[in-house]
Amino acid sequence: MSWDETADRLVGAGADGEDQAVEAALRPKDLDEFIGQERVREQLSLVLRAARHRGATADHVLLSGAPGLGKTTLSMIIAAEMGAPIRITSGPAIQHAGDLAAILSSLTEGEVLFLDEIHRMSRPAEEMLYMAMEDFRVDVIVGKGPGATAIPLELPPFTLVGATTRAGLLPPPLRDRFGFTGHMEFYAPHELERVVHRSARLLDVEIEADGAAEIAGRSRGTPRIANRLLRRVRDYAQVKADGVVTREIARQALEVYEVDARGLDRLDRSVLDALLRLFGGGPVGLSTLAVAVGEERETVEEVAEPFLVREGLLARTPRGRVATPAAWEHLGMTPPADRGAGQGPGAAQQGLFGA
Ligand SMILES: Nc1ncnc2c1ncn2[C@@H]1O[C@H](COP(=O)(O)OP(=O)(O)OP(=O)(O)O)[C@@H](O)[C@H]1O
Repeated sequence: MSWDETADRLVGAGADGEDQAVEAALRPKDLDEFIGQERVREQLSLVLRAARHRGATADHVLLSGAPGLGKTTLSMIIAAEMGAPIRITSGPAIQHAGDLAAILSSLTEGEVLFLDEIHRMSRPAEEMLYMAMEDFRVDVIVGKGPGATAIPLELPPFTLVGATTRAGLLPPPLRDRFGFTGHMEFYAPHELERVVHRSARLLDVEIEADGAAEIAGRSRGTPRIANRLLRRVRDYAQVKADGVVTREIARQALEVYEVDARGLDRLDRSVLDALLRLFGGGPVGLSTLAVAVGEERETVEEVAEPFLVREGLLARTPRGRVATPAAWEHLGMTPPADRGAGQGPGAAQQGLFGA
């Protein structure tokens, strides 16, 4: 599977072209509409209310969490709650300090600057951001070599909202300059059911409670995936039935799209299948496993494994990848006898199987 195809996965948490258009329509517009993430929502609400009360610009906010959990949505809500405009950019788009200086110097007072994937900004830009965040000032370097001079430029107070999937990758001096850090968790099934119901209402799709539960259960804790599955199930319901999303229709549709009851897709299952059938449950090296499923090493490691690990279906151990008892059960297979007895290689020795 190429990276382009990877991005097309129905259960991938990245946004594709169609997603972006529909996502804009489905985004909650204020904190009350934003489902789940109670702690982040409550803390953020306090931060914003206090700033409004003081008539000040809100503190800089860092949002961390997996793709598709609502970081962009929250940044837009922050701007809306502060009655401020928002500018959206991303770390990879800012390769030179000059790129950042151009953006910062054009901000208006109180504006929210949303910097997605902030951990992927270049080092010189990052250093410029330190001063901008703390002192609302940047030094613009004019000229080159010994003749170069730094011209200080005052900035209007603004709120930086940084988003990252990997808070641990941020250098401490950058992390420390955020007045508030919110960690976004994966959503519980009942929260995703609410997301599905809300989106169905906005998309004018008739859905039964069981249908929403079925979609929520297969959405990997991620609203973006829930919304995408809902749209595919809606297509199926319209073409194959009377347009109403029932549990049965959701099941049939997601079977067509190869998303199983736990939210695993074809790639996830082929990784598990190879691990169990060809390697007796492991341990097996990542490269060998990737060759066995005909995928790039990175695809297996970065696309399939995080969810399999999170679901407790696969363990990454120093000796290689190992299937857990839940993996055998999920694929309806019985582990070899030595697994259960705790004498064989691999998982038994890793303590993954009970005696
Ligand atoms: N709490 C929520 N309630 C309702 N819908 C949500 C919620 N969080 C996210 N969504 C929906 O999920 C979609 C993806 O959200 P968003 O783009 O904000 O995620 P993200 O974390 O910024 O992802 P990425 O890091 O990939 O950019 C949006 O369409 C939004 O409507």
